[in-house]
Amino acid sequence: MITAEALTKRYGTTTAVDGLSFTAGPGAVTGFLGPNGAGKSTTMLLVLGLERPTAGTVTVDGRRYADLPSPLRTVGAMLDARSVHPGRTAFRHLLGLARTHGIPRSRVEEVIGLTGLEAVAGQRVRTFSLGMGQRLGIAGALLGDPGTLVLDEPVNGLDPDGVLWVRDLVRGLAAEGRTVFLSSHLMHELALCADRVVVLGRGRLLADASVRDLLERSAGAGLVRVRTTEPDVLARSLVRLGAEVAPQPDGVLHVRGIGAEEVGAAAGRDGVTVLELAAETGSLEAAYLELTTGSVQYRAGGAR
Ligand SMILES: Nc1ncnc2c1ncn2[C@@H]1O[C@H](COP(=O)(O)OP(=O)(O)OP(=O)(O)O)[C@@H](O)[C@H]1O
Repeated sequence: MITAEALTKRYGTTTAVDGLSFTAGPGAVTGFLGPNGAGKSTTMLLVLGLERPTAGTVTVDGRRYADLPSPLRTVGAMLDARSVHPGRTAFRHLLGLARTHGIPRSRVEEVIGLTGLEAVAGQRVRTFSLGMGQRLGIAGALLGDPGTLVLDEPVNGLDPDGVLWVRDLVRGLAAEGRTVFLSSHLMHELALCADRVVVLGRGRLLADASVRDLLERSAGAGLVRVRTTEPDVLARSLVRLGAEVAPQPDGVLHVRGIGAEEVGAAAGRDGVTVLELAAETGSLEAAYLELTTGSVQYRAGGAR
């Protein structure tokens, strides 16, 4: 479990992380989301004791990283998959890590199996594709069989198979009761594997919510679209029922304030033929964009 309290990190005049408080709990995948430069990587470095907070605290299972008796067995991390020595084989790399942490060789073989690297374990890392490098990074994170995993952009640059693999893996790790804390700058990536999302913008917490709550909050949520033979008749009935109705140029009515079933029932009472009826669920992408508008540091067209 990761707990950040009023966590702050400044680099000169840049505040990379600004009074951030959140919890990533066991048995769940917590997505850590934010535009480029939002402070995600810095937060992860702080969790892992690789940077010191300017103010506030962050702990794993209640202890600061520096105070963990056996860090690799408590929290495994993949920050930069390319940080492995290119001249080493995958097996040697993992074995070296294991030896310095008192982890047996049998566990190295186990994580190689878990990450599907058997066929390439004897190859030098410089020959690895991006996807194989990511698998190796995750193998390193799993080495100490830790209760908490911190993965920085683990699906970045992966092909669809690789993305699916990471998704299944993190869901499986959470199902085993582990805390999985995983960053991304793409909402749709997280939508499929995260239970909760912590959204960051310019170092500050923008949202800490379940994926479902975010969906309900999004712009499209609660909108019912209906197309009928007689939009004017139905619109009048719906307004009488307390709905907000916005006729569209193509004859479709956008209805808010009542559900699709009530809209259908009203059309039935009016004897109006329904040609199309759909309740929009909203999209995470829309919710995310709403949250991060104003906190995007860089956009196409230059820095803001
Ligand atoms: N060592 C450093 N020295 C100075 N500024 C830094 C340093 N590390 C990060 N920053 C700045 O802190 C801010 C947050 O950066 P960070 O890398 O944590 O963001 P991020 O959300 O991980 O972004 P990305 O998705 O691009 O990796 C940025 O403005 C960045 O330029």
